Amino acid sequence: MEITVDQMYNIENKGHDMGFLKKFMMENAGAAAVRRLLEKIGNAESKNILIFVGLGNNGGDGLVMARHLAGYGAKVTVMLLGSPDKIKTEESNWNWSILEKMPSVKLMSGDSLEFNFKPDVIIDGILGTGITGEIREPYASAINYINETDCYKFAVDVPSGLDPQTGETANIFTKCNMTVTFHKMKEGIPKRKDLTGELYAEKIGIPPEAEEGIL
Ligand SMILES: NC(=O)C1=CN([C@@H]2O[C@H](COP(=O)(O)OP(=O)(O)OC[C@H]3O[C@@H](n4cnc5c(N)ncnc54)[C@H](O)[C@@H]3O)[C@@H](O)[C@H]2O)[C@@H](O)CC1
Ligand SMILES: [K+]
Repeated sequence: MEITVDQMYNIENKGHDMGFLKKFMMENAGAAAVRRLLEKIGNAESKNILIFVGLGNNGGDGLVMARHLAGYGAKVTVMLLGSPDKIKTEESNWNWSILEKMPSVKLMSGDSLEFNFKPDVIIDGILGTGITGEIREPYASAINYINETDCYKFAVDVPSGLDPQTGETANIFTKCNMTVTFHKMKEGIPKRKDLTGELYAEKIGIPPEAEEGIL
């Protein structure tokens, strides 16, 4: 069953109000995404994984993935596209502050796209269901960088620049090898399998009762 982006936000909010907090959803989302990625690439040990994260909760999922992948022995670099004090949500801030205590993960922030390694995998946690309008900087340059780099590309929830409701694209968008979306498929995503690559919808622990009155 496919759902709308509005329904997803309503289910998320209702689950949160039931006590299944958004930070738990984010944790499960990041963990489920890492499981799918590892199924594909096999051993993460010593792989160079570059994770682009935006300032919203799509980025937060990417921050969770960074912590899990470090646990699997990957060499993880996180590029936060903006200033850490501009991270928008409590749950993303919480995950950033954990990474600040983890020397096993290299943290970068701002708008630089200079990396002193060649990534084996890029994770696109730039934009998800919160996308509006044409892509602004520094996200636009990061999306171009991803598209110009030859490696395996993994989209968190939706390839950035693809509208998960309509299936329409903004001026710039990522083209990925795998996309893992959360809870249930959003209507617009499967319309662009050419951008999502292999596509999965993973449960993230939201109680089915959170759907009551919404679906
Ligand atoms: N809905 C849910 O149940 C869950 C959502 N999660 C994640 O949260 C994401 C949604 O998070 P948010 O609502 O914070 O939204 P996003 O993280 O998609 O991004 C919203 C932010 O990006 C900026 N932005 C929007 N359009 C832009 C554009 N065209 N150019 C540049 N910047 C732009 C806005 O300033 C906004 O703050 C989902 O895609 C998913 O990855 C997960 O944490 C798990 C639970
Ligand atoms: K994304």
